[in-house]
Amino acid sequence: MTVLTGTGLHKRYGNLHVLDDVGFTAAAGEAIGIVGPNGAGKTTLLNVLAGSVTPDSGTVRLGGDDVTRSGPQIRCRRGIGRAHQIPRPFGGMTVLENVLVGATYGAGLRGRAAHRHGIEVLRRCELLDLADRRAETLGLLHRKRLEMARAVATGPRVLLLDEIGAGLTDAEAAELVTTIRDLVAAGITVVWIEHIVHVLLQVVDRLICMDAGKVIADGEPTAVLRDAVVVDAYLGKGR
Ligand SMILES: Nc1ncnc2c1ncn2[C@@H]1O[C@H](COP(=O)(O)OP(=O)(O)OP(=O)(O)O)[C@@H](O)[C@H]1O
Repeated sequence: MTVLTGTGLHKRYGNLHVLDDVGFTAAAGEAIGIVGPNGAGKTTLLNVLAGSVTPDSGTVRLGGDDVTRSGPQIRCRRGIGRAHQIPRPFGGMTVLENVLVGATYGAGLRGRAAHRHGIEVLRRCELLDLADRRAETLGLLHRKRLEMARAVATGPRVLLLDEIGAGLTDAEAAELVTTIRDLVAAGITVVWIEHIVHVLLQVVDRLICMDAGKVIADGEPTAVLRDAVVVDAYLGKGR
């Protein structure tokens, strides 16, 4: 069953054709990686799927409904969660309070139900021990975890992750892999932009490669990485 679809997506900034007839589908429970050189249009695609950028043309469908003109808050309530590349927690709030924002405004929970849900999300995202810590005191790994936990707290069908591994050590990224795998196993569809390909490959069952606003490959990860067009555009001819 398809949960999220983008069809014929175009986005221009001035003369720059950032999305050039991009098509995208995600089936329920899939884990999809998106790779490509800097400036390929990956984050713009995520923005268009999440609703923070409106495409010039094309449609986005969530579970069959056209959400192209719906803003990010509406899409969030309807099941698209998003973790940004640079985590921006509410610094003066505790870790639990941050997650409760997602539970309240995204999942529509109140009172004890929101609290119970928030605790469960912190457990799944391995932040329970830090529930009462002020978010501004967290190190990068825990900030990344909190960025993801806030999105998970909204109760997403689809979780969009933008370079969640960036800036982490290999050991830290490996810890995140375990958490993301658990989310996929729990039935959440994950769409993950990441430059650290070996980390991505531990989670995803499909890989999309973008270059200059176009999808240049989409399929089984090892096949995509061997594709001559992908090697040329992204991995370098020397490999
Ligand atoms: N709001 C904007 N206004 C003008 N240009 C933009 C805007 N957003 C993105 N761009 C440009 O569009 C191109 C694609 O950007 P995007 O962030 O989608 O690429 P990316 O593949 O995610 O790159 P990276 O891997 O470096 O994050 C870049 O050249 C970027 O400078």
